Amino acid sequence: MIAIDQVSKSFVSRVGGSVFKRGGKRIVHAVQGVSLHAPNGRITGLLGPNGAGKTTTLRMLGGLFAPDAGHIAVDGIAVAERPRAALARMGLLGDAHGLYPRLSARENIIYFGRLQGMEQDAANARAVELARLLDMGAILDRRAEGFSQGERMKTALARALVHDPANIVLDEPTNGLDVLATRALREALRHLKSPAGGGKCIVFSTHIMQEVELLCEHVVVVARGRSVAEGTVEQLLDQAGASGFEDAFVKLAFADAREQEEQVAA
Ligand SMILES: Nc1ncnc2c1ncn2[C@@H]1O[C@H](COP(=O)(O)OP(=O)(O)OP(=O)(O)O)[C@@H](O)[C@H]1O
Repeated sequence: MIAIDQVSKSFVSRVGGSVFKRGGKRIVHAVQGVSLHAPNGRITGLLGPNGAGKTTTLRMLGGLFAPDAGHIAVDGIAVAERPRAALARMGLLGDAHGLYPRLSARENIIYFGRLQGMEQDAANARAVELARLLDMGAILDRRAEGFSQGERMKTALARALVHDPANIVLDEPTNGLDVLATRALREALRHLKSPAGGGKCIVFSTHIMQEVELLCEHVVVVARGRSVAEGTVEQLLDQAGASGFEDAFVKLAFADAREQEEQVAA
């Protein structure tokens, strides 16, 4: 179970300047009040346009940096206070897959398992089990060097799942995947959240509405660093008064921007 409560994060970003002259500084409010509650046995979508703050939120969830405000807990463990314990309960698939190119897929998976404190045999058995689930038998003993995008994603996902975490967090996992690889990933995630797959808590971030419609039972819409709406796809359609999800998403995610434009025009 993952609980993100009213987190915010700003960055200091350099603007302007040149080789000879230092530029100024600007504060970027990347996240300014995102909340998300993801129970076990459910796929929860974090849906937002480019730059909405999804990756920043998930990086805080993964303990990469602390939020300026707000609170994040994984199975009741506060990430800020006990990051290692919280991380041990999570499998994170970030935007950079960072595999070791000289290691085979199996070795990449086992290495990660060892880092999580697993015995060699247990990690190997798990690598074999995950290779079956993710249909990666043909690449298990190939070096990661030269892997296609889909092969890299599968290996990185298997690596994230090696210690059988109760919580799975995926940041835009279908980026660069073809239709078959995307379908295979969807199937694997549906299995993992089912009782037979362990009833995992899955958080899935994307800017693609169709993915959310096909996969997520609950969706949190983020825009300009804030959670602006949440519910099932049907509830979001109702809330936006729209008949299609694309219209609903545009209405919900860009409502403030439209109001501001209307105020400026008036
Ligand atoms: N380290 C940083 N320094 C300065 N600004 C940052 C930093 N990280 C993120 N931002 C800014 O914060 C905002 C949110 O970025 P973030 O990557 O979280 O969005 P996102 O929803 O994941 O977008 P996308 O779908 O395009 O990946 C953006 O405006 C981004 O430029």
